[in-house]
Amino acid sequence: MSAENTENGGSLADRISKPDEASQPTPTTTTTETPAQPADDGAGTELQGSALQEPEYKVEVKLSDLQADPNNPLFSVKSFEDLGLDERILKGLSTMNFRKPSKVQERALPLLMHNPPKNLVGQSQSGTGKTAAFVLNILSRVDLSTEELQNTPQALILAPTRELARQIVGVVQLMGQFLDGLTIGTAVPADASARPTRMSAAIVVGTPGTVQDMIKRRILNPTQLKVLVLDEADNMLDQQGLGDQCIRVKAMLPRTIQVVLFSATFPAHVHRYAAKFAPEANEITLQHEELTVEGIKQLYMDCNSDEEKYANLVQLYGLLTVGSSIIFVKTRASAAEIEKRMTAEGHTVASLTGGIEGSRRDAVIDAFRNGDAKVLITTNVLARGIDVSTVSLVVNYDIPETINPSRKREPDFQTYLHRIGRTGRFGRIGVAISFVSSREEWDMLRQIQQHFSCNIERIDTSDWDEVERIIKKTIKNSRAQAQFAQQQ
Ligand SMILES: Nc1ncnc2c1ncn2[C@@H]1O[C@H](COP(=O)(O)OP(=O)(O)OP(=O)(O)O)[C@@H](O)[C@H]1O
Repeated sequence: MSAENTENGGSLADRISKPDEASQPTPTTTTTETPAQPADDGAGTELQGSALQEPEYKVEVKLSDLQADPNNPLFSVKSFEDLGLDERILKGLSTMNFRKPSKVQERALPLLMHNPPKNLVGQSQSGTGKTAAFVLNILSRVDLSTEELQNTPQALILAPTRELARQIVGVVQLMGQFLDGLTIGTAVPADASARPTRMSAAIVVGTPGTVQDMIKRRILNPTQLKVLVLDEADNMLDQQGLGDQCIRVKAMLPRTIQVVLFSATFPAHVHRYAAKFAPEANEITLQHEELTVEGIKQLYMDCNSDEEKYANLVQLYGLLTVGSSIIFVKTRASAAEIEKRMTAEGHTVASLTGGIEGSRRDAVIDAFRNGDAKVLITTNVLARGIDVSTVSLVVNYDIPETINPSRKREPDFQTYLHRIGRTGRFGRIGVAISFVSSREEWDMLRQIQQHFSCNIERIDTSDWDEVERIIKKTIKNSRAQAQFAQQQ
């Protein structure tokens, strides 16, 4: 397989998870003068919110800021009101059905909102509400008191893909929907025909290359920026292309900017680097054994060949459509091939990979969010951050792997965790099934299991009725769904 079409995560040299960059930036600016609809952007749908219960997990906080005194009542907040947030932001949260802060929000928000601002490196499991943490900090720091300020970039959020950047824009829109004059700009690669325009928004969310390009062309003024957030920070800093772009962007920003790094994973070597990128940061960290999400049932299936992988996927189709599901494959080519083959056999599936033009990608992810497409075949491009609450099943058609410095294949632990984290979001239950078709893949899965001290159970494919029973039971007996049902 050529490196040309792989989209694995991790260090750049051996893979091409193309950062989402093209030559022309597309800044789009939206205002939220009128309340936004809780739409298809992954945030604030009726089903979510505090109706769901968070799994139990510990959050360790390391403070470099002596002022952030653990005895201070704001060190950890039990309610959004305790933070002294603007009434209009509280109203936004309540419209989104966010009744109380999640564990990471409880810890991170006081540190983030503390004055004078301090940097933060924040880690917590996938689907535990990191986005709201950094968005709330930004909303409470932007000054929208004059028209000029409303049109001047004051906060910048960088994300590795256009899908994630657009999703974050949706969260900002919803959370800030009652803030008069709030303007939000999206800086992601444009389709070839689009003309670059000036970014005049208070909050800018974009991918690093496009933002870098816009600052260089002087169509994004960085001088008034107060907050810089890197979402999926380990991934952004660890990949040569993205990492370089992030560094170049940061070098063009005011020196006093508050730097906020968030991710579910921070492998040791990136953590060291992150500490340099966000000097003297407060830290919220987790051990890797603590990173798996309790609500995700992890299974694997033995497949004797690639053809059997495909046959198993087709067998699973009925289950894939119980909720929504994401099938992760290694290459763009295999995503396209599986889509073509399944479609020809009468199944409804969609695919989204880095090779597709931006507007088409937007249409596919939007269709997936609103349920028009229920089965999405993709590469690692969607492994991180994507928050679609209906995803009940994730399939690792190929085990995520990386090439180590001695050019050997090895499991990509971080990507495994991020991929399976597309389900089981915020206390929901989900199923992750990994297909194993070789001794090497089996060995990699075993290492993943050891690394996270988790249990990945074998599922016997000789009896499909039984397979169906087990998976349906897990999906349907979800604690979250049961709780939701109780509240109806
Ligand atoms: N305090 C809260 N109350 C209710 N729902 C919440 C709260 N915080 C976050 N959520 C919801 O939980 C879901 C997951 O949040 P989010 O996408 O921010 O997770 P994350 O930690 O960034 O995950 P990932 O590591 O996968 O990027 C979202 O649908 C969000 O709307």
